[in-house]
Amino acid sequence: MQAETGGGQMQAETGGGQMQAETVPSTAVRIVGAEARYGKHLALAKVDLDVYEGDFLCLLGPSGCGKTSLLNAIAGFVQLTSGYVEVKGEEIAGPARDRGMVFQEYALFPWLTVEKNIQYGPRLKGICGAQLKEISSRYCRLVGLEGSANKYPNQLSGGMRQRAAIARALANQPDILLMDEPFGALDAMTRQTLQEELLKIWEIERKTLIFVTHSITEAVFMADRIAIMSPHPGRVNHVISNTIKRPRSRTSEEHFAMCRMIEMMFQKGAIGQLSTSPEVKS
Ligand SMILES: Nc1ncnc2c1ncn2[C@@H]1O[C@H](COP(=O)(O)OP(=O)(O)OP(=O)(O)O)[C@@H](O)[C@H]1O
Repeated sequence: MQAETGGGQMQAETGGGQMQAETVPSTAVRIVGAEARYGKHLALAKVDLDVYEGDFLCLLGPSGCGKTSLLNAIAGFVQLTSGYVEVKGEEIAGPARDRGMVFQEYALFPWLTVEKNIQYGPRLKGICGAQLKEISSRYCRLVGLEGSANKYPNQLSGGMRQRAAIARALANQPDILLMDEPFGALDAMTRQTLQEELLKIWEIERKTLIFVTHSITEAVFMADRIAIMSPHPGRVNHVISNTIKRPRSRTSEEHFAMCRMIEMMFQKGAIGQLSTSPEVKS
C-alpha cells in the first residue's frame, strides 16, 4: 500500500539514478477545489481528487462526511458553489449518459419487468427491435438474471433488484459508473456475493468505478484506491493505493493489515466512527 500525494505525475528512480516518468493512467474524472453548500451548511470544502480510467475508487468515510454530495457532484446532480468537475478533460454542466448511477435503494421502475428496465435507457437513445433485445439479454446474463428477465421488481429479492439496477446502469454504456452504497441495504451474505460479482463485472467491462461506502473491509476488498474522507466540513484527507493482488481474500493477512491501518487513521485523526464489518448496515 502506498499513500499518494495527489493527482500529479509519479516518478520512479531507475538503476542509474535517473528519474523516469512512470506510465500514469489517463484521468477520467478530475475534481478541483470542489465546494458544496446546502444553505449555510458547508458539505464539501475544497476537494481535489483525480480518478483514473478504469480505476476502482472507493470514497470511504463516516456518515455526513460528504460522500454522497461528492458522488452527486460528479454525476452532475449537485451544483458546486465553487470549483469544478471535469470528465475526460471537459468541465461537466450537469448529468449526462457518460456517467451512470446506482443507488442504495435500487432505482428501478416498479411497473416495468427486469428486461424492460434494462432496455429503458437504450430505448430512449432510439435503439429498438433485435438490438434492444440483444442488449437486455447481454446485461441480464452479465448480472446472472437470465431466468428473471420477465419478473417485476417486487418479485425479486434485494440482491436481485440491485443486480437489475447495475444491469440497467451498464446498458446505457456509461464510461463511469457511480455507486452510492449500492450494497448497504443487503444482508451480509448477499452483500459479499454481490461484491464478488461486481468485481467480475468490472473486470469484464473495465469501467471507471466510483463507489461510496462507510465499510473499511468493503473498500479494502474492492478498491484500487481509497479516498479517505472526514466530516465538518467534508474533505478528502488521503488517497491510499490498494496494491493487494487480485483475486483478494477477506481473511488474508494483508487484508487485515490494511483494514487495521485505515482504522488507525480514523482513530488517530478522530475522523469519525465507521464500520469495519461488511455486515453493518448504514
Ligand atoms: N439536501 C440537503 N440539504 C441540507 N443538508 C444536506 C443535504 N444533503 C446533505 N446534507 C448535509 O451535508 C452533509 C453531507 O451529506 P452527505 O449525504 O453528502 O454525506 P455522506 O457522507 O454521504 O453521509 P451518509 O454516509 O450518512 O450517507 C451532511 O451534514 C448532511 O446532513
